[in-house]
Amino acid sequence: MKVYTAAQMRAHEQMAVDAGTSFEQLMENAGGAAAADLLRRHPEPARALVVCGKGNNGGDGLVMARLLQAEGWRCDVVFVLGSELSPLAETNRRRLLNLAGISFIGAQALPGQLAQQRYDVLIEGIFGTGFAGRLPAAVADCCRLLNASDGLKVALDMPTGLNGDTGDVDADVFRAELTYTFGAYKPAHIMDAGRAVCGEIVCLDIGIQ
Ligand SMILES: NC(=O)C1=CN([C@@H]2O[C@H](COP(=O)(O)OP(=O)(O)OC[C@H]3O[C@@H](n4cnc5c(N)ncnc54)[C@H](O)[C@@H]3O)[C@@H](O)[C@H]2O)[C@H](O)CC1
Ligand SMILES: [K+]
Repeated sequence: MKVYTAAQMRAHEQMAVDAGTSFEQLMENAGGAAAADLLRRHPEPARALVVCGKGNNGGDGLVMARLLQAEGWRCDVVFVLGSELSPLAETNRRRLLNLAGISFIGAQALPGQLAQQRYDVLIEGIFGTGFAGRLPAAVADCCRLLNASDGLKVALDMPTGLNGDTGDVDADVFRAELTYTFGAYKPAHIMDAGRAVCGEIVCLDIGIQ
C-alpha cells in the first residue's frame, strides 16, 4: 500500500510531469477515475451537487461533473471559496460552460437549494492535499449543511476538515461515506480518526509512481 504525504504527492506528480505527462492530464485522470467508479455504482443517470473550493481538489470535481453530464447526469456546481480558481480548476470550469445538465449555483443560494432539491450524490472537492490550518467559517457552515443532507456523500482525496498529513479532524469535517483518493493513500487514511470520517476509501490510479 502506497502512503504519501502532501509533499511526497507533489514530488511524485512532478516526476510524472517530468516523464512526459502534464498536471492537466493528472487532473483529468483523477476526475476520470472517480467518475468511472461512481458510474459503475450508479449506472442510471442521477443528480449530483459538486461543491468546489478554489484549488485543484475542486478541479477534480469539475472534471467529474463534465464526465457525469456526458452520461446524462444533472450536476449543480457551487464554489464556496469565491470565483478566483487555480489555473487548472479554471480551465475545467470553462469546459462546463453551456453544457447540458450543468448549472452553477451561488454559494449564498446553497442552503435554500439543499432545502428544496434532493441530490443523489454530494461530491465534495473543497480542500485536498493543499489544506492547512483551520476551516474557514464559510466552509464549516457548508460542511454542516452537507452533512445534514440526504444523498451519497463522496469526498475527493480526503474529506474537507481532515488534514491528510496529520490526521487532525475539525469538528465540522465533511462526513463522507465514500472517499476517492488519488495516486496513493494519505497518512490520515490509515489513522483511526481519519478513517472514521472517510467511509469506504478507494485509491485510484492517476498515472504517478
Ligand atoms: N498531487 C497530485 O498528483 C494531484 C492532485 N490533484 C488534486 O489536487 C489536490 C490538491 O490541490 P491544491 O490546489 O494543491 O490544494 P487544494 O485544492 O486542497 O486547496 C488549496 C487552496 O486552498 C487554500 N487553503 C489551504 N488551507 C486553507 C485554509 N485553512 N483556509 C483557507 N484557504 C486555505 C490554499 O491557499 C489553496 O488556494 C489534491 O488533493 C487532488 O485532489 C490533481 O487533480 C491530480 C494530481
Ligand atoms: K475534499
